[in-house]
Amino acid sequence: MITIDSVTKTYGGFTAVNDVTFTAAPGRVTGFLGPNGAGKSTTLRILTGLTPPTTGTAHVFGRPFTALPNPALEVGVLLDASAQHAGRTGREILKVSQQMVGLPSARVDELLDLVGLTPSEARRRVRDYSLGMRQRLGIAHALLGDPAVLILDEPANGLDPAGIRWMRDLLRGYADRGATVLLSSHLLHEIEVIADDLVVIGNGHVVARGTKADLLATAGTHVRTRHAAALTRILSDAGIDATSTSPDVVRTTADPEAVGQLAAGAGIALIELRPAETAGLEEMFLELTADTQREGAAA
Ligand SMILES: Nc1ncnc2c1ncn2[C@@H]1O[C@H](COP(=O)(O)OP(=O)(O)OP(=O)(O)O)[C@@H](O)[C@H]1O
Repeated sequence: MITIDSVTKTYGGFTAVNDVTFTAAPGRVTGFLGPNGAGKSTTLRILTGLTPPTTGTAHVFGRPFTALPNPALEVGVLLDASAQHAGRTGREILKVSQQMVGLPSARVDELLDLVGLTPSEARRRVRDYSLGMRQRLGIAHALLGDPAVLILDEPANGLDPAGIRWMRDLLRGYADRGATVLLSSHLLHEIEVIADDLVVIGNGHVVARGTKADLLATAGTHVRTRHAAALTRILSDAGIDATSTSPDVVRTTADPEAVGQLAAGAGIALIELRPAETAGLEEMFLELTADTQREGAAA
C-alpha cells in the first residue's frame, strides 16, 4: 500500500508538487500520468526517500521508505534505468545487490531469466547495453527481493513491442498476486491497457484520480466542431448542460441525436459526434491537462 498525503515540494519560489494526495492499493496497478514537468518524478523521488517533501507525507506500508528495515525486500524501485554502473556487467550489478540484500545467489539467474537477458548479454558491461536492455536490467533489480510494492518510473521506455507486452504481463501478474504496482508512463495506450486506477497530475496538482473504469466512463456526448463556442451556447440556450473542453471540443449530457439535430438546425458543421464513453485515455488526459500542456497552451 502506498499513501501520499498532501505532499508539496517547493524549490525556491517554484512549486513542483502541490498538495498531492493519492493511494495505490494492493492487487492493483496504478498509472501515474502527467505532461512533461508535471511533477511525477519528483513525487516518486519523495516516495522513495530521495527527495524530502517540503510538507506532507509519503508512506509505503504506513511508513516513510527510509524507515523500512530492508527496503529492497519490500519495495522494488526503478526510477532511472540509465543510473547503473556503466563499467559493471548486468550480472555483477544484480550480484552486488543480491549479496547486499542477503538473498540466495540463484536469485540472480532467476531474475536474468525472468527479464529475458541471455547469459552472454548478462556478461556485457552496462555501457554496451541498449536502452531496452538497461530497462530489463532495471526491472530485474527492482524485482530482486520479490517485493510486494513496485514503484516504476517509465518502465516501458526503450522496450520494443514484444518487450512492452512482456512487461505488461509481468506487472499484471504481480498485481494479481496481491502486489501494489505504481507506474508512471507517457505511453498512454500502455497505461490504458494495464492500469486499474489512474492518477493524473498537471502543473504539480492532481487533476483526476479514481478507477480507470470510472474516469473513462464519462456519460454524455463528445462533439468536435470548428464552432465549439457557438454550439455550446445553442445547447445551453436549449437547457442542455454543455461545456467546451478545448477550442474545438464540446462535452454535453444530451444524446448524440439531439446534439446533431440542434447543430443541423443552427447550420453548424460537426467533425465528430459520438457517445463520450468511447473517449479513450489519451483524450481524457489531453482534456484534463489542457492548461498544462506546452503545445496546447497556445491553442
Ligand atoms: N532539483 C530541482 N530544482 C528545481 N526545480 C526542479 C528540481 N527538480 C524538479 N524541478 C522542477 O519541478 C518540475 C517537475 O519536475 P518532474 O521531474 O517531477 O516532472 P515529471 O512530471 O517527472 O516530468 P517528465 O515527464 O518530463 O519527466 C519541473 O518544472 C522541474 O523543472
